[in-house]
Amino acid sequence: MSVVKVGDVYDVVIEPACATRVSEFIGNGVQRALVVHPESMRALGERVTAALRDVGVEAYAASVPDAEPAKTAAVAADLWSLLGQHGFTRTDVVVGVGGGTVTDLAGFVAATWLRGVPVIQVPTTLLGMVDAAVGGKTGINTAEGKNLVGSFHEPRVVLCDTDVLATLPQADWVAGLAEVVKAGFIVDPVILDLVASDPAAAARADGPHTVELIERAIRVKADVVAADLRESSLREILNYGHTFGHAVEQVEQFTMRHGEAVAIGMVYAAELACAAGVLDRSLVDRHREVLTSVGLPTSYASGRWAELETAMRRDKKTRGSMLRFVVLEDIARPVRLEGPDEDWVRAAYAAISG
Ligand SMILES: NC(=O)c1ccc[n+]([C@@H]2O[C@H](COP(=O)([O-])OP(=O)(O)OC[C@H]3O[C@@H](n4cnc5c(N)ncnc54)[C@H](O)[C@@H]3O)[C@@H](O)[C@H]2O)c1
Ligand SMILES: O=C(O)C(=O)C[C@@H](O)[C@H](O)[C@H](O)COP(=O)(O)O
Ligand SMILES: [Zn+2]
Repeated sequence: MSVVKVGDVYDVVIEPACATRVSEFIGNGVQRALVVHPESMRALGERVTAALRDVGVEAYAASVPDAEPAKTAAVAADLWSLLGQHGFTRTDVVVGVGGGTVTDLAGFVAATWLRGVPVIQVPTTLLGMVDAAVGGKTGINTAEGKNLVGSFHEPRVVLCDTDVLATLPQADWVAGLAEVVKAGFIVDPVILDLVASDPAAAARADGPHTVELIERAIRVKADVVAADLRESSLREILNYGHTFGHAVEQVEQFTMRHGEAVAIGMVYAAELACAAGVLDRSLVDRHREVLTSVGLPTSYASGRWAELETAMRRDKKTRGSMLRFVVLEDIARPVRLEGPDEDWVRAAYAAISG
């Protein structure tokens, strides 16, 4: 078993078959559990529910819509109703079993029920394991944008059961690699070297470096989050590629995979940094090479610049009317670019639209 500590706040456990050992990690005094899962993970959701019942917990499984449609106020309201009907108290728990959409939703419902009950996260996608389930950011989307309603709510524990990755569709594996590569660009260049050494292997869940890539990316996230739980400063680096990426997701009405949008967003950020004169052109090319090598998109031609710009202004890093981006000066040297020149912002869009 490998454990990555998020400071002294909670552990991220990485181990085959750990999902159904949830009762070992649930904590004392829990009488009830709500196990939230998408339909695609019904079997695992029911096995987690059964494992909790085996130790005397009154456990209920709740199926939610697949992917981004799970992250809505209506779905959250249905889960609040279930918690109310079953009399959940502050010593009971919510368990999120699924990809990042489900862990974001389950965390948000736990954060808001009775103003906060514990959540245990059981991510079942690569992206969920290396990023979404770790760090305590929870939330849902609104018509106006991505993750606009949410809360910071740290999980009690994160259980990364690597066995479940065997059934993950290839496109979702590759989408998760975007956040792995992000961790490489912002903090840990060894990740980029591992991917570059054999991109075809990195693009497979059973590749030789899979466990190392997962552990390294989780460590990047855990260390950054532990240093800045509430995103007062340093944590913003985890948002690399997300200012433009979230805008693309919104313009695409949340039908594009988050990881794919973040890949495009990182190339946008690299082009922006280059236009601003802080990043060398060769490192912009490196973004395209690494991302393309594993099958991620690096361009986006929607012709909908005005909508993208409006969406970027709703990014949580924006202050007043000033757009703020995370960009790189070099690999593993992230910095803020505040109030960039309008010409640079448009030039970066032109560069990725081609
Ligand atoms: N809170 C955070 O810090 C944070 C960080 C990164 C991303 N996110 C959020 O995470 C979401 C994206 O997460 P995602 O990429 O995991 O997408 P997702 O939750 O939509 O899962 C992708 C697809 O895989 C299916 N699936 C999940 N596990 C499976 C398995 N083991 N086998 C077969 N199918 C499986 C799901 O049903 C879904 O269709 C976005 O909403 C994003 O905003 C949050
Ligand atoms: O944990 C963080 O902090 C991140 O920014 C990680 C991102 O990968 C993630 O997509 C996050 O949900 C984006 O946060 P938001 O604050 O821009 O909604
Ligand atoms: Zn992300």
